Amino acid sequence: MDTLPMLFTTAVIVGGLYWFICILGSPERKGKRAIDLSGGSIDNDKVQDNYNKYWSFFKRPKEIEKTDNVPAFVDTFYNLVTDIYEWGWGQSFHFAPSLPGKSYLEATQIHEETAVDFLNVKAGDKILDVGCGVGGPMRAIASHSGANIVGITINEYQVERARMHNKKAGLDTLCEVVCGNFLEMPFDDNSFEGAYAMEATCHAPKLEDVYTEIYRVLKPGRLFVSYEWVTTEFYDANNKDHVKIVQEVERGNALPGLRHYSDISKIAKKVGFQVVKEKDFAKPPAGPWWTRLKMGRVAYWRNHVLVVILSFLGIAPKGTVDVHDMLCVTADYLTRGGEAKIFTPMHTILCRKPE
Ligand SMILES: C=C(CC[C@@H](C)[C@H]1CC[C@H]2C3=CC[C@H]4[C@H](C)[C@@H](O)CC[C@]4(C)[C@H]3CC[C@]12C)C(C)C
Ligand SMILES: C[S@@+](CC[C@H](N)C(=O)[O-])C[C@H]1O[C@@H](n2cnc3c(N)ncnc32)[C@H](O)[C@@H]1O
Repeated sequence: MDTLPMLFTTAVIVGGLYWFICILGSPERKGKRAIDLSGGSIDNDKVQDNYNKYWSFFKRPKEIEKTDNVPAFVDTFYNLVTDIYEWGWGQSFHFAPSLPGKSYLEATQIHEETAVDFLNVKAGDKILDVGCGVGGPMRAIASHSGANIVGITINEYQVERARMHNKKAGLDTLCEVVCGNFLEMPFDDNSFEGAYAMEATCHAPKLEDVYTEIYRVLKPGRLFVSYEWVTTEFYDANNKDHVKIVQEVERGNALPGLRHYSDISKIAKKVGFQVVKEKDFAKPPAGPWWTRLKMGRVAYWRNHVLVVILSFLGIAPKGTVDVHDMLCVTADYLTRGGEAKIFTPMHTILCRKPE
């Protein structure tokens, strides 16, 4: 081949690859690019083993039920998925009701601000973020309220990411992140003016254990709000399709077992909280939360191709394709759960610790 056509062909291929990887595969919000996908705190050569280990938990359900094993299993899960979440979803690892005329990112921010508005927070108050991820909600809430937010997550890699984002956003004076287990929090009794948990306490093997801890660290008279993942009144434990959907939602999201919506307030009361309000934000007039997952189908295919190429080239760790495939399946079952109305990720409970 002549030099000129060869140079032209090479330029087209390189340009095409650059466009496919860096432009088409760009993150929802600044943060992660496809070429930076990693296994969190896990060494690249151990990602595949850890994925197999994660999956094997579900072959031994008795092991998941052992409370002591759950935080480590959840930690492994977040090492595997955190970069893919940030790349394909953004810095807030939760759902939001879709709102007419608002983008998904705007709706997400509104859902976050709604939570803190429930808490009657004022600037300077110290607020706890239970299971803070990489801190998307914490930053939105700190900017919205002027409160000081302390987030806790079990995953060291998320702590690193959250601190980096806080600094970059100029919010590191208001937002602090601690690595720890929300079942045994390293905080003093009666030390927070408010607390919120966004789609995080669903990872607790026993909800009462995490609610007891939140109750302990909250000041008397103060409020706690949580967005809970639960099955709804339409879930039928004798319906095979329902059971399958719930099982797949649990497997793809590191859940030790979904709870029924009616258990939440009973548990809150049992640990001493007064229940101020309970509401499922997925119910009308709210638009369906799962449309964002459905809209992503073409993007999933593109992401799949991208992940296969990056793994093949040794840029993404071996095992990334399996993790990504697991998430594609999860997205499908979450959508089915939403459409069948048997599952909601936004059953909201607002509680007060009595004076
Ligand atoms: C609260 C939890 C997480 C909720 C959501 C943030 C995530 C649940 C399923 C995830 C995703 C599914 C499909 C992925 C897609 C295949 C990939 O290409 C890009 C990322 C996804 C869209 C990913 C993003 C995050 C979720 C929507 C649980 C864990 C309690
Ligand atoms: C789905 S993410 C939600 C993150 C964040 N609330 C958001 O909306 O972006 C769940 C979070 O709970 C944290 N988590 C789960 N189990 C935990 C535990 N036992 N202790 C501390 N954090 C935990 C995870 O590490 C993760 O950060």
